[in-house]
Amino acid sequence: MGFMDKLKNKFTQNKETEEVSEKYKAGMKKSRNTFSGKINDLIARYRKVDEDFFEELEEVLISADVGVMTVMDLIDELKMEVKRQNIKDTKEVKNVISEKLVEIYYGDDDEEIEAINMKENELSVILVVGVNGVGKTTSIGKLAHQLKKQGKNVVLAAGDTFRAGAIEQLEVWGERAGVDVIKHSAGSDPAAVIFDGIKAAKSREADVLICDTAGRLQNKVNLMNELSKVKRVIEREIPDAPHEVLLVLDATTGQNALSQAKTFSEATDVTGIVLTKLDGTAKGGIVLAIRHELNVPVKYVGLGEKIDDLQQFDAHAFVYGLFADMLDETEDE
Ligand SMILES: Nc1nc2c(ncn2[C@@H]2O[C@H](COP(=O)(O)OP(=O)(O)OP(=O)(O)O)[C@@H](O)[C@H]2O)c(=O)[nH]1
Repeated sequence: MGFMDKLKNKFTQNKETEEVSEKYKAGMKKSRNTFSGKINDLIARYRKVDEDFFEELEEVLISADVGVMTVMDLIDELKMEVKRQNIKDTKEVKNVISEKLVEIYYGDDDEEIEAINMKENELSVILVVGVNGVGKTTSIGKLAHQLKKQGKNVVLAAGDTFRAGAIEQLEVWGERAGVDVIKHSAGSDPAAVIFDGIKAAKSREADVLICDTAGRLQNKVNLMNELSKVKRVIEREIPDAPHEVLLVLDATTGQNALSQAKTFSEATDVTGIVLTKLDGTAKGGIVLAIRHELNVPVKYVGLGEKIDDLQQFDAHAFVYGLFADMLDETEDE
């Protein structure tokens, strides 16, 4: 059985996996249309797998924002695999491409890297960082909703005291998700808000505290100072916290997201990425570039604006979302 059939089996196994794959399929429609279209076109024009075919494939991948370094590695892997399997016909190459996309995502790591780090029966603290407008507040709301649905008691801390309206916006999401929001007035010290958040979460015996922060990227020194102060406060209260530092990036900003990730990684230890607005771009390959070039796993992806449009990232579901049309060409989309 080819890799694409295996993927299809995996995501049509039961209601739960089907629901996941439907979310990915819907959210990645733009990427899929562009990507599948280009790959199919390539396969129609080149019947034989040769150097020219690989060169054009390279361009298709780069235009999907996969990232130059990642594409180079991917093409090398593909060439080796094609040789090993003695593949001559370009039609057979689809399977190899989809398989290698998953493999290049995981690298040497096991396939559990997307799981969020959570304490059992103890308070877990998640620090959320990222520049303004990337979908930080929205993602915190979605995440709170998701964790609450899993039966967790969630508290939010409105640590973005800098941007006008940020506190109120978080409160709106807190209400939607049905979780409490700890806040101070605008302009106050974010570290003090987070401190109160921890106190409140502890006294309410909460399972998770999600902390919003201000995303001032204009001045890296300020950003570093603020984030390290917030982290110090958290560590003082709970020695092994924060358990996750999630950086929110906007997929529609393409390679700019990569440079933001580099800056934040220098300012703090980012443990995972929340990649928003994947539904709004045709260049979903940015997921692979982030993972491969920064060596930080993508833990969640935003696939729409609604409260349940945040999905735990799953590289198999992602590749399935990219290739779904090619798996079943007769399927009515
Ligand atoms: N289509 C789509 N839109 C999203 C997604 N995530 C967030 N958005 C939208 O992006 C816009 C910005 O989101 P916010 O949450 O306000 O951005 P923010 O990062 O919190 O902004 P700051 O509070 O300034 O940091 C909103 O209109 C959201 O609805 C997503 O996954 N898909």
